[in-house]
Amino acid sequence: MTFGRRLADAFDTRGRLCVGIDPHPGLLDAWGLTDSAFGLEKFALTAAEVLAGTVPVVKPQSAFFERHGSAGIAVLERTIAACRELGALVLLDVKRGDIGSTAQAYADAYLHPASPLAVDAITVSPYLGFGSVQPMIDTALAHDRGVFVLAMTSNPEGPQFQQAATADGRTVAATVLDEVASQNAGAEPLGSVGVVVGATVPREGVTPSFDVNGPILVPGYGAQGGTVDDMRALFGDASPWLLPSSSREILQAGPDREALHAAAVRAADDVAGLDRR
Ligand SMILES: O=C(O)c1cc(=O)[nH]c(=O)n1[C@@H]1O[C@H](COP(=O)(O)O)[C@@H](O)[C@H]1O
Repeated sequence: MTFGRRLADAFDTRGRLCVGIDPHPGLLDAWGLTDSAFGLEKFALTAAEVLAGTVPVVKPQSAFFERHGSAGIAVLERTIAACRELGALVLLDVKRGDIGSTAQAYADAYLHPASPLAVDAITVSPYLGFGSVQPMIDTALAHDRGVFVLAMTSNPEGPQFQQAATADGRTVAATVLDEVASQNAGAEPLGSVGVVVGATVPREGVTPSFDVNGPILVPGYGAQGGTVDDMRALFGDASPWLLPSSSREILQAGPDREALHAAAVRAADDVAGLDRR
């Protein structure tokens, strides 16, 4: 079954919230844990156990595992397994992008079923040119997995390049959105190639078409200040498949399991009000 269809099913049964597992050193400390592979494991597996049975998508942030070296990657493997065991789709946030031949190696690492780090989907960066991410898209589709392509990121520096005009007059971000729409053309109920558009992106200027027939991951919701009203204003009715994502805002409710669960339920209820179709 395609990633797009699996995601649509997950929306039906679990709603539309993505929770990020971002084990920041400050959060480890707030949870009474050491900034070590041991603390990381306790944090990530607790978050997985509490959240992955409830939300449709869990998004571990690879960087916070990588900073603990090979022991951290081992924890990432166990976290991915735990989330999948509990029925969540795993979107690994690695933002990969490189020349095509190297992009294929990243695809093998994260999107080939034989890899120990295989996940349901990854984030990819098209800023070496959209064609450079094609090996990751092709590998994902060949194995019923997905990719989320960065289009308009939530950080304040994003517009400098992403909103710049290209030779044909479209912005760089609009070009990315159009390319993704072509990849998803004709797919039902939606394509397996998503985009990333931050809840915090400025709305002034020309708003591109978000009609990509694929999921739109919306980080920046929660700790970075983005709200459901911001999403309504940005996307209107154009996009049915919004997947708002929140990490710190929810994780800071731990380590108490009930409080952590309650924080996720609050956020899920908040985003449930967004129009579906
Ligand atoms: O791809 C992402 O998820 C992402 C894209 C983006 O534009 N902005 C953004 O914040 N993210 C990631 O989403 C997470 C946001 O975390 P919080 O701000 O704690 O909710 C981090 O892991 C970021 O790396």
